[in-house]
Amino acid sequence: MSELVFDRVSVRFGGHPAVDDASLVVRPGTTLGLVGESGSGKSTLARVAVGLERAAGGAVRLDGAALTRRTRRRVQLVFQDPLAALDPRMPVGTSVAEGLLATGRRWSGPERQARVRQLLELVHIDPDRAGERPDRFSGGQRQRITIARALAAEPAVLIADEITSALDVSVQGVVLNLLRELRTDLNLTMLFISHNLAVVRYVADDVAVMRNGRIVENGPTETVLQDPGDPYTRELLRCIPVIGQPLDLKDA
Ligand SMILES: Nc1ncnc2c1ncn2[C@@H]1O[C@H](COP(=O)(O)OP(=O)(O)OP(=O)(O)O)[C@@H](O)[C@H]1O
Repeated sequence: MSELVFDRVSVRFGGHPAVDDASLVVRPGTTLGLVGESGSGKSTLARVAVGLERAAGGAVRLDGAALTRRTRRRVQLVFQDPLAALDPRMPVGTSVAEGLLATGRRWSGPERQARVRQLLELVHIDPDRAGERPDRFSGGQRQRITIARALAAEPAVLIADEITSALDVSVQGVVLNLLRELRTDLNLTMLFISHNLAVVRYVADDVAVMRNGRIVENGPTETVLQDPGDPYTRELLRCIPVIGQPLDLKDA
């Protein structure tokens, strides 16, 4: 199991600090929920980890070593919009197979096919449907297919950026349960980004709260949610149901 560390990361866009001296530890085999309002810098932090954005300062380390071009595939990012992430003309099995390239190994045709079937099964998609295109699947199924593609790269860390936000309430639970299952079965370390504390409470061991590019609160989920130190976290908490009552995921 791997540890992902953000060490005093800063990112600027045209002089404006989008991420400001942010430090976080995603402990091995656990899920860290990163919450905060729109524009607080959550996605930018995630993009730094996978090399889509450059940090002006600080570093991201996997198991103590700075990420390089070679080791970066061990951190995989899944986005909110699976329709944008999947090529509409490509059978979903081919999209998942693309993820295998990141392993750097040579896969024979039959090996590739068998692995794609295995990955689809892992996310509870019928592997006999590998030849179908994305528009034949529901939103939740498509999101699970993008997760399968990310898993094809054999990551140590999965970053999920608002992956349930565009889904119907009934489907959100299926995807969240899948993430919990994968964490246990594959020993994954996860960074789960959401603006919804109810969803984060359901999946995360630890929670960090971001505001204006800074981490303003950080700790075990129940500690942070039961006794938030930051006024902004208290404000966020007002938007989620009382402990002991059923989760209302409709704003997720
Ligand atoms: N490529 C970019 N160029 C300029 N500014 C950017 C760029 N990407 C993000 N920003 C700005 O950086 C800040 C942080 O954005 P970011 O998307 O990381 O926030 P977020 O917390 O993920 O928000 P959301 O929940 O809406 O995705 C915002 O002010 C945003 O407008």
